[in-house]
Amino acid sequence: MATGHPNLHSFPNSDELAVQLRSYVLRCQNSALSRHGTFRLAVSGGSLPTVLAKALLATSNGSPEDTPQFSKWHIFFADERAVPLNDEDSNYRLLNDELVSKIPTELGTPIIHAIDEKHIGDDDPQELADLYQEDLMREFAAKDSVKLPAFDLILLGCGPDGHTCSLFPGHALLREKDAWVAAETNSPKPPPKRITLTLPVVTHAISIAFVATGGGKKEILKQIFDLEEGSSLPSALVNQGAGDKVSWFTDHPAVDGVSFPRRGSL
Ligand SMILES: O=C1O[C@H](COP(=O)(O)O)[C@@H](O)[C@H](O)[C@H]1O
Repeated sequence: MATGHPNLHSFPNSDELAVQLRSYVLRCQNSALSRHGTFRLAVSGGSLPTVLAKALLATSNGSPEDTPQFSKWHIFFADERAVPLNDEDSNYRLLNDELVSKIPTELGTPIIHAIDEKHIGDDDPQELADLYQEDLMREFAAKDSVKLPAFDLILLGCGPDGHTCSLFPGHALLREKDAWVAAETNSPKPPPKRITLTLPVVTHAISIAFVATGGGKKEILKQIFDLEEGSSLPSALVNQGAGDKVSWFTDHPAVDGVSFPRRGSL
């Protein structure tokens, strides 16, 4: 059962957002490393990797707290498209182009958990989802020994229709209770075949952050934070399921006119 309300952080521009996103991610990293020696996170595609790269590739102030220890990171994908890893629609490729390929050698190399390319051509992406779930099980223990994997951090985007991961409004996948990773065969946003973490996995994470910027997100954010109007939207379901574990990093244009239950301090 979720406690509290999501936290909102709103900044004048993406540069200032990136500074605070960096501190937040590194606080999650440092806390995870002190708990279990690795930092296990899931990242989204879309607009997220660009701002994440701006945050993490910035110059450190030299303190251990402000230093990404990438060699201890395991990066999974909150969702992925069933396309080759070098396809321009691939979230793996996007993250690699924006961030991973630009990490200075001295900061180490993260382990990236990509989908199995052998199954991208399958008519049904179910096998792709099952194999990705097995990868999670290797990292987080078998599904019959833990009910859900506990990511240290999940970084999410929010589409203009309120989707997050590849969980789209009104879709039956939103009711999935058992699987950790699910297949989507008919996404309303191309490409149609995808895999996605399920809602129980997302809300079970220790920390969850949305990054949403630009005036194009304003109308959907109004709905998401209006407890009646948008309460069944996927991003709103994350808010409801995870409460104060959720932080929203936005810029001012994205939240113009949005009333949030709680404005957080960093
Ligand atoms: O299709 C997708 O879209 C969402 C939202 O993207 P954004 O560009 O509006 O930030 C993204 O979070 C997801 O990973 C991606 O597959």
